[in-house]
Amino acid sequence: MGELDEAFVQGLEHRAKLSATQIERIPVIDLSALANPGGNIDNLVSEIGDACKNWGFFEVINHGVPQETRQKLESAAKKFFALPLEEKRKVRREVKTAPVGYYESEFTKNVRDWKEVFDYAVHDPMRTPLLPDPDDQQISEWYNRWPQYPPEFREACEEYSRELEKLSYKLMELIALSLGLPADRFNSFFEEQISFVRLNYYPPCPAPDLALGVGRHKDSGGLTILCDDEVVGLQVKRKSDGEWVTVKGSRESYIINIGEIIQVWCNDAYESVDHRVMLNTEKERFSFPFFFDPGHSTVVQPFEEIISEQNPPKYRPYNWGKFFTTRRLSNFMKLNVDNIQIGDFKVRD
Ligand SMILES: O=C(O)CCC(=O)C(=O)O
Ligand SMILES: [Fe+2]
Repeated sequence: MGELDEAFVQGLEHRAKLSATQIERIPVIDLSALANPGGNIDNLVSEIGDACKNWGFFEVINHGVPQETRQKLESAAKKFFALPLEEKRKVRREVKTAPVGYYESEFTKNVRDWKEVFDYAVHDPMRTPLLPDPDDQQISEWYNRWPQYPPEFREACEEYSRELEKLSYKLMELIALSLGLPADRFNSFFEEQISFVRLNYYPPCPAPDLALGVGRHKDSGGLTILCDDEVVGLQVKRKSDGEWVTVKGSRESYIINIGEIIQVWCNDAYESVDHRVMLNTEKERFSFPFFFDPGHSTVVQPFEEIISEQNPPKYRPYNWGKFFTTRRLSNFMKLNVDNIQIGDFKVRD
């Protein structure tokens, strides 16, 4: 990506401390009990509940996603990002006409990220509002844009998203149970899901003390399942003390984090946690988040079964599609306003 210009430089308080490379363990949850239908999953449900409450981040093992599916995606993604820029730009995202595809100039909170990405929808066409304006009713249908090279790319991506979608439903069921809700309580919101997979490529960076691969943020959707590689990078703002700690999965695990929609649905019983990506001067890094996001027409608000006189709703209802479109447009370019966030819908005392 060449030189590091000013657009990449993080404010002083947001830069990574490169000396803090010790890896912090997040809860590891073994999902093997799910492979045994009718078996007892009470322990699993309570472990998930504790991890969601205390960390908002956890690792899963024995998750049922074939290792080969992951390897195929890793190999295809590496081949794609190694292509010349002109080739990758043939499937470049465009602000008005194509929100999925390749992009090398994303902003998080108005600072440019040191990364390249390729996004694809889990189900296409993906239906989202065209414009953020609350009164505009136009809905766009977005189709995935597949590169010609490597030839196996599309199939590897589609197989990966099919498997990860299955895992997402399993995790959402466990989270619902952990909140005392019926296992299928979340499912209907995902019938017209706008889930997507992002392939992240972080090239080595000449100034990892100044820039980040992804600036601090919370994932705005339902749930994120992250596949990361050998190179460390992910940092999480630890809930217990607000410190930024470095987190790492393994080849056998996926890292899960709660998105802002679950936080609103459960009225802050579980919180979505800030995270960011630290860079280094020598090694490239890849990561593949799967964002499990409900349909655009979902009105997000605390569930009736959860709120009560003692636990009044902490958020006003908002339209997820409009939220998504507003955030999407803000990630394309530097703006003079802050990004939309669930805090904007918080009920003030
Ligand atoms: O690369 C990572 O480890 C995390 C990426 C991430 O947080 C994101 O793309 O939303
Ligand atoms: Fe994220």
